[in-house]
Amino acid sequence: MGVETRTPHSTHVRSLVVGENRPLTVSRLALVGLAVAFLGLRAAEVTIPMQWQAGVYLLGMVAMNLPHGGYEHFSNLRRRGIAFQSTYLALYLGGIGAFVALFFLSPVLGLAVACGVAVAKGGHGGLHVMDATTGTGHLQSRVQRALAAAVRGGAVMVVPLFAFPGTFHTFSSLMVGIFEPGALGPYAANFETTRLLAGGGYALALGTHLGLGFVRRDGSGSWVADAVDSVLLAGYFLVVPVVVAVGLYFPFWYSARQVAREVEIDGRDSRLDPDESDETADLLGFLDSEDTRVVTLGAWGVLVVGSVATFGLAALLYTLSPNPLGGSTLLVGGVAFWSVFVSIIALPHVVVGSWFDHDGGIWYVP
Ligand SMILES: CC1=C(/C=C/C(C)=C/C=C/C(C)=C/C=O)C(C)(C)CCC1
Repeated sequence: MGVETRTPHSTHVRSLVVGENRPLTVSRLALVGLAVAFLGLRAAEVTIPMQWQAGVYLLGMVAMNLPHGGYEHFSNLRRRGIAFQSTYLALYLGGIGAFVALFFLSPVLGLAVACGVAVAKGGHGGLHVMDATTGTGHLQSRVQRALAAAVRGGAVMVVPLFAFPGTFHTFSSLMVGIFEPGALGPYAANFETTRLLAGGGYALALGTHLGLGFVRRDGSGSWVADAVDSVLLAGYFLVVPVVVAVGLYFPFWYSARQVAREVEIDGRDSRLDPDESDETADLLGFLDSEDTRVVTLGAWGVLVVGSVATFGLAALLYTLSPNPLGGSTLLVGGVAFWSVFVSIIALPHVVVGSWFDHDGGIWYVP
């Protein structure tokens, strides 16, 4: 079935190389640089201790990725009216509550959903970035768009499951062990089969996606940009050790690319046009003040409230969990705990912040 596709509005092949949209170029260079550096380390037979890898993950995911997640909601909720803002917040908190309950009731299912959230966020987030930046003229059906999202998102979890099975299994056990130590045990026997099926399935999906896109390319350069990014993502997760790879992917690829999307839609964001808002009451109305001090301090206040709420939720989960660090050290157990927590807050990020919010959403493209 055909769907509306967006045509690019700049010379995409040029932007691929010299970077008309700087954040887009920065994200590509960051991944290439990291992949080359880790290939070099591997050639020199240097291994990075897991404690260090865990430190890098926490730096990337807590200090760098989290503030961008907060900003995404902040920017999305501006000028949307109090009724919408309240519903959004209520659904968001409901989503968090439901996912916490799932982890307590069935930690293995919780782990599967957590991995699915990372795939959905990277995949669908990436698709919208493409819509806004390099274009998606070569994606001419819903199936192709779904495949594009699956390939981009799948790189984040499926490729590392194939490439780093030992680490993947260790951290999966730790994450499940936060709620029920040993609960992953019965599934261990099928791990190698799952790994091979997942790796083979991913390679097939990537090949099909690239092939279909090539056949339907529209001369705009969008297929080239998509192919380069898809292969780059798969290669990055194939060579960079999974904990470092995931920890740096979210700030240096996901967040940087959402900035790239915003750069493209800047000034064309009809969602933020006060004349189109049918409601005057707005929880964030003070951000439209004429006084720049009110705007600056108001923005700071919103981010502080968001930060306190987020870390408060993390502290609550830590307190409620029977085994918050999965029985491991502070840094390694911290990676497991943070991965569970960030997935819990990222589920409504995707479901409420994007899928419920058809007209706007965190990945808005006009
Ligand atoms: C299973 C597994 C992992 C899971 C990470 C997850 C599930 C991260 C989710 C991140 C999200 C949702 C970020 C949103 O901004 C690790 C720690 C990489 C180690 C390897 C095994």
